[in-house]
Amino acid sequence: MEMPSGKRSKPNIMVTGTPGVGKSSLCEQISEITGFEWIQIGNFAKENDCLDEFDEEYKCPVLNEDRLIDELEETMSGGGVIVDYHGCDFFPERWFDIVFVLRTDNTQLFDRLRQRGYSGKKLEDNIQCEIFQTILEEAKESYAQEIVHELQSNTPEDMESNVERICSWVDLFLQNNE
Ligand SMILES: Nc1ncnc2c1ncn2[C@@H]1O[C@H](COP(=O)(O)OP(=O)(O)OP(=O)(O)O)[C@@H](O)[C@H]1O
Repeated sequence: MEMPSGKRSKPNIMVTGTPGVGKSSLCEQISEITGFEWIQIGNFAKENDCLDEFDEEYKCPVLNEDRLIDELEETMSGGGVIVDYHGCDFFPERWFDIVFVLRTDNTQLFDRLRQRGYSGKKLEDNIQCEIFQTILEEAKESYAQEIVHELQSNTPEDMESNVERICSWVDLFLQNNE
């Protein structure tokens, strides 16, 4: 049976968005402040043998989603987890109490990804993904509208206010579930 959200004493948080919008930078800070476990899905998949064949077009390995979900289930059921990934539609809906979608202006995202060494199709596809707000739509289709929040992530000030906002929400959740 599905566990209704809100039954966990500590919440699980999804932080998603196009590569380069600042998920990891944000999650690292939230994890430090809250003490919650931060799981970068890419790394977790590598460490827990949840990768399948290599995608030649995108030059990256493909996630074995079913295995990943099995591997994560126990951790997620304990609550207090921050999941960081550039996609969100294949996770069980019941895992998350709140979903944050980070957004960055195209020109800024372009510069960040270029700095990271992205070029050609990989760079273009990621910029398009942000222009078409693909991940935001994915989040809205996969989770209840009221738990999906779009956050701007253009400047260090945005980052600071996002950290504050998420940590305040966590405090409130913890108070309400004592
Ligand atoms: N709000 C922000 N203002 C200014 N710079 C930012 C902001 N957020 C992130 N950055 C910078 O953008 C770059 C990408 O950030 P980060 O690695 O956190 O993105 P990401 O979304 O986790 O990417 P990926 O999905 O590929 O892991 C870093 O150099 C980071 O310092």
